[in-house]
Amino acid sequence: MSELRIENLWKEYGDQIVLENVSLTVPSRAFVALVGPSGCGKSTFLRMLLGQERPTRGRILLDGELLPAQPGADRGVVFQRYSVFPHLTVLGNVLLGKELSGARYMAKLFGAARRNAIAEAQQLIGEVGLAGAEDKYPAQLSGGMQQRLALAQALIMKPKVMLLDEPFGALDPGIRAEIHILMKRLWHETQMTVVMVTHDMREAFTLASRVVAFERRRDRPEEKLRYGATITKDISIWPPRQAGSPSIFSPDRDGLVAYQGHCRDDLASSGETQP
Ligand SMILES: Nc1ncnc2c1ncn2[C@@H]1O[C@H](COP(=O)(O)OP(=O)(O)OP(=O)(O)O)[C@@H](O)[C@H]1O
Repeated sequence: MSELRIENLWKEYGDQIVLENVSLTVPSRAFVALVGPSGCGKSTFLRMLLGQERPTRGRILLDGELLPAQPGADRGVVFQRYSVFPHLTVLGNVLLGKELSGARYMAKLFGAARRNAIAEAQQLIGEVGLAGAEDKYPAQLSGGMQQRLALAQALIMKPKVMLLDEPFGALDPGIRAEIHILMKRLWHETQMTVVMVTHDMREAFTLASRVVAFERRRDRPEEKLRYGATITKDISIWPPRQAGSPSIFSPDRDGLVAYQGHCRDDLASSGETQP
């Protein structure tokens, strides 16, 4: 289970009210896309879910418990850029979370623990399509490969909730479509709850089970700082999508991934047809 409950959340920076009375329940295995005009507070909201920022008022519960004040392994995050460490290899980046959590003081695992962590990291690297690139550094990878690496880096900690801040925004359309297929497959396989900020409506409706729009209800320039954004639209995609559940959409509408609740692009690449 990994339900997020946001209750009457406010965020102010000095005199500026950024978010105003936001309430939202994100059920387990949902994929929520947050959309809205630039500067309305989407990233601020995501940073509060991560634990990087504290709400001015209101509270956030994860599975009924108040969210810890610090980011933790239960919440993974991928940003548009700079999610991975440039001085670590692909393998080093994916191993890092395990090393930090398994050997808190030296940040290095030894013996069987290290071998197991490496095997797990290598499997994940394969799953995101980076097999063979284990020893490369991020600067030697394309933008799409770096974002695949960032996903693997976050996933190794098996987060309950994955937070994505425009993770694919800097990618070319072709690469973006490929990584959408990967993202959908990972969502179905891991069955995590996802909250993603995006500017791309098409991306929101392709990936999400629900699209939530933030906006200021009153937007007179002279009052801009006095009113925060809140949820103005909340659209559930129909037929409902849920991680791990097959979609009744035809594969060409909802992507091959959702066909049986897991990846079918192996069929696509082999030239076979769907049964
Ligand atoms: N640490 C901070 N201190 C002061 N103001 C901040 C801080 N972080 C964000 N803000 C302000 O909060 C508002 C919302 O910013 P935020 O980045 O959350 O918006 P956004 O909707 O994600 O924008 P975009 O879509 O352009 O990324 C902005 O006016 C910004 O200047």
